[in-house]
Amino acid sequence: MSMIAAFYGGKSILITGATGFMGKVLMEKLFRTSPDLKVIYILVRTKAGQTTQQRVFQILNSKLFEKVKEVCPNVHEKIRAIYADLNQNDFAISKEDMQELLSCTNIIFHCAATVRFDDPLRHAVQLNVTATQQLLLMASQMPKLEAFIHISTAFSNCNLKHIDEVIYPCPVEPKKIIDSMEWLDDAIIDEITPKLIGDRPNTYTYTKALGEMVVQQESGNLNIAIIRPSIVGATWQEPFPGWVDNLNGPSGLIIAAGKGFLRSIRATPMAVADLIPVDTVVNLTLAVGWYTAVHRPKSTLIYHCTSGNFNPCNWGKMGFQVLATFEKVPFERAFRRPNADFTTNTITSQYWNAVSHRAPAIIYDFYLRLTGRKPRMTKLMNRLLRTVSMLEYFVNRSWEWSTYNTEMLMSELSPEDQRVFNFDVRQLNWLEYIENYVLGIKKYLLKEDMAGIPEAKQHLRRLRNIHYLFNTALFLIAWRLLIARSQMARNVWFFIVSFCYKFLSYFRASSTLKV
Ligand SMILES: CCCCCCCCCCCCCCCCCCCCCCCCCCCC(=O)SCCNC(=O)CCNC(=O)[C@H](O)C(C)(C)COP(=O)(O)OP(=O)(O)OC[C@H]1O[C@@H](n2cnc3c(N)ncnc32)[C@H](O)[C@@H]1OP(=O)(O)O
Ligand SMILES: NC(=O)C1=CN([C@@H]2O[C@H](COP(=O)(O)OP(=O)(O)OC[C@H]3O[C@@H](n4cnc5c(N)ncnc54)[C@H](OP(=O)(O)O)[C@@H]3O)[C@@H](O)[C@H]2O)C=CC1
Repeated sequence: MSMIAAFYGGKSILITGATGFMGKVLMEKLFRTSPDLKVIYILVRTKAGQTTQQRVFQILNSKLFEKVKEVCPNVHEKIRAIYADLNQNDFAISKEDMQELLSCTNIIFHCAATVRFDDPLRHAVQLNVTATQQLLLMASQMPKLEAFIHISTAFSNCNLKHIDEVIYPCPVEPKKIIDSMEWLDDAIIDEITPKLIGDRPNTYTYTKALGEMVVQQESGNLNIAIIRPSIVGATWQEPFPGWVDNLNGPSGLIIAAGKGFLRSIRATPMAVADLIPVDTVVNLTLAVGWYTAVHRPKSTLIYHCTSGNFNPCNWGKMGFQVLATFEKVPFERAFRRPNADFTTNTITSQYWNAVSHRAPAIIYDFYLRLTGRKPRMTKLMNRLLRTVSMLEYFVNRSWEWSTYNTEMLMSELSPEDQRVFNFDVRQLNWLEYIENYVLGIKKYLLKEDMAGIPEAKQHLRRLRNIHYLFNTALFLIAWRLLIARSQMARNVWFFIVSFCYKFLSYFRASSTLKV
C-alpha cells in the first residue's frame, strides 16, 4: 500500500492554478491514487465567457480525466470550485466560501502564477508575489493546515550558474516592491523594471524569486516547502505519455518547427536542455506534500525538480530527435519542410532570420495578395521571432542545480511509493520521451488525426519539389544575369560547355568503337 496515497485519503486539499497545465495533472493524479480524499477545493476565475462550473466540467470531461472516472466515479462531487481572482483583495472569495476554506483545508498546493515572460512588472508582482503573500496569510488562519507547498521555478535564480536549495535574497525587499506598485504609475514602473530585474531576463523569473522571499519571510509557524521545476514538458508516463495542453516552453517551438515556420534558432547544441515531464513534477509535489506534513522539517525545504544532473540531454540531441519524429509523423499542412539550423552566432542567426524566415513570409504574402487574399504570414512570423528571441536566453546557457533534498526524499520513500510517485528521471529514455511529446502535440494540441499522415507526407514531398524547382530557377536567373555582366563568368561558362561537349563526343566515340 502506498503511504503517500493513503496520507491524502480523507484530506481536504486546496489547489490554486488548478486550471493550468500542472494543476490539471496534479488533480488527476490525486483523484486517481487517492480516490477516498475528502474534497479538492480549487480557486477558479471565470474566463472566455465560461463560468467556474463550466470550466471544471470541461476539465473533468477531457481525455486527461478518463482514467479518473473509472477509479473515482463520483469525482464531480469531490471537486469544489470556488470563484476567486488572485488579483483581487481577499481573492474576491465570498465570506461563506472563505469560512469553509479556513476551517477545512489540510493541504495547500499553490500553483497559480503568471508564466508570461513579457508581463508588465505590476501584473507579475500582483500574481507571483502579492497573491502568494495573501495566500500565506489565509494559510496562517487555517487550524487544520498540515502543509503549504509553493511551486516556484528552477529559473528564479537563473542569473546564477550554480543554484543551491536555498532562497537567494533579491536586492530590494518584496514588501517594498509590493508597496511601490501601489503608488507608482505604469510609465515609471516600466522605466525602473530593467533596473529592478537586473541580470535576470524577464519579469517572470524576477517575481518568482520575490515570491520565494515572501514565502520565507511570511512562513511563521507554517509547514512549508518550495518546489522548483525546470522546463515542464508533456507527460512521460501518466496518465498516458505525451499529454500537453499549452504552448509554453518547447511546445510552441516544436509546433512552429513542425509546421515549417521555424527553421533556425540561435541556440547552443551542447547546452543542457533541462526539461522535466509534468507527471514527474506532480509526483515529486505529492511526495513533498506528504513528507512536509508527516515529518515536519524544521526549516523550509527547497526541492529542485530538474533532469540535468540525473540524466542530461542537450538541445542538439533534442532538436535532432524532434526532426526525426517529424519524418515519421509529420504535422499537417506545413508551410515549409521542417529543418533545423542551430547557430550560436548572432550575425548568422540574423542572416537565417532574413533568408529562412522573413523572406519566405514576404513571398507568401505577395502570393496571397496576388490571389486576392489577406496577407498574414509576415505578421505571424514577426510574432514567432519575438517569441523565439524571448526563449533564446534559456537555450544558450546551462545551469547546475543541486538536488540533495530531492535525493533525500527519494530515499525516504518506500519501494511502493517510489513506484507510484516516481520522480526518478534516471529511468527516462529521452528519445522515446521526445517522440511521444511530438506525437502528443500532434494529437492533443493540434488535434490532428493519425489517419492524415499519408496526406501530410505527400504534402511535404510536394513542398520538397517546389523547393528544388524554386532553387533551380533562382540559380539559372542569377547565372544568366552574371553571364550578361561579367567576362570572367562568360569564360567559365564557355569552358564548362566545351568540356561537356568534349566529354559527350568522347563518350559517343568510345561507345561506337565497342559496337
Ligand atoms: C534549441 C533547439 C531548437 C532548434 C530549432 C530549430 C529548428 C527547429 C527544429 C526542431 C527543434 C525543436 C526543439 C525544441 C525547441 C526547444 C526550445 C525550447 C525553449 C524553451 C525555453 C523555455 C524556458 C522556460 C524557462 C522557465 C520555465 C518556467 O518556469 S515557466 C513556463 C515557461 N513560460 C513560457 O514558456 C511562457 C512563454 N510565453 C510568453 O511569455 C508569451 O506567450 C510570449 C511573450 C512568448 C508571446 O506573447 P504574445 O503577447 O505575443 O501573445 P500570446 O497570445 O501569448 O501568443 C502569441 C502567439 O504565439 C504563440 N505562442 C505562445 N507561446 C509560444 C511559444 N512558447 N512558442 C511558440 N509560439 C508560442 C501563441 O499561440 C500565439 O499564436 P497565434 O495565436 O497564432 O498568434
Ligand atoms: N510550465 C513550466 O514550464 C513551468 C512552470 N512552473 C511553475 O508551475 C506553476 C504552474 O505553471 P503552469 O501550470 O505551467 O502554468 P499555467 O499558465 O498553465 O497555469 C497558471 C494557472 O494560474 C491561474 N491563474 C493565473 N492568474 C490567475 C488569477 N488572477 N486568479 C486565479 N487564477 C489565476 C491560471 O488560471 P486561468 O486558467 O484562469 O488562467 C492557471 O490555472 C507556476 O507557479 C509556474 O511558475 C515552474 C517551472 C516551469
